[in-house]
Amino acid sequence: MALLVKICGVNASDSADAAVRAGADMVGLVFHPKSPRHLSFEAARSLADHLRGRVQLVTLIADADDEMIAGALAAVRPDFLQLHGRETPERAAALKSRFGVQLIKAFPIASAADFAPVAAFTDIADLFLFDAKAPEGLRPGGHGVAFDWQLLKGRAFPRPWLLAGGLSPANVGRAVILSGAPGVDVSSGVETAPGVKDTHLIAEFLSAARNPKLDLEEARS
Ligand SMILES: O=C(O)c1ccccc1NCC(=O)[C@H](O)[C@H](O)COP(=O)(O)O
Repeated sequence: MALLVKICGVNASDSADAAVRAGADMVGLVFHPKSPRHLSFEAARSLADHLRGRVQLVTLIADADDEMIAGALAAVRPDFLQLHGRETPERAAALKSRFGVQLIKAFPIASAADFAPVAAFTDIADLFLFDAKAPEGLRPGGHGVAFDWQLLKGRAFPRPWLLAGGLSPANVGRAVILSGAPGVDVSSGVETAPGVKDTHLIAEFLSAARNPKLDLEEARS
């Protein structure tokens, strides 16, 4: 099966079009006031209408209240709601039941122990996303920080999953091979400045992700 690719934090129609042209499966729209990728409901509605039917849409929130979530869902009418904060299984289940939307649950990973909470989301989340832990005190994602991909090697999960955190056109091929990921997610690795996506980097990322290579020395070891 082709590698799933999600381009996250899209906030302009040129990068949205570049993601579709390059063959991305999903585009994420971020609702987090502290993020350089945060969208107003109005801007999100217009971007989502521009993209609808061309790619799967993801509304991303982190520990948001119901009012914010309802507004973000009404604006985007997404295929998935991504929970990128400290949402418990109970909170996730309540959101799924109230809003009737498929869920992506993000898990911050720094060591093998960080996979422990995943099992409790088996019947609630439709997709898992494994991201690096954010630097202390900062928003929970989009920092360009990677974790040790080898932590994923050989693990089986009851849901499809995406690898995230510090991916870029330069390292995504290696990350896919070392982690065995069925899908990848990127934000700052296809930007020239925080919140500024680059259409060429998006195309390069898709190409590198779908044609993964190791360098010669690594392939021999
Ligand atoms: O992107 C943000 O600004 C953001 C803000 C608040 C919560 C989550 C956020 N991003 C989550 C993502 O899905 C990113 O794509 C993921 O963390 C990877 O980011 P990066 O390392 O920059 O590729």
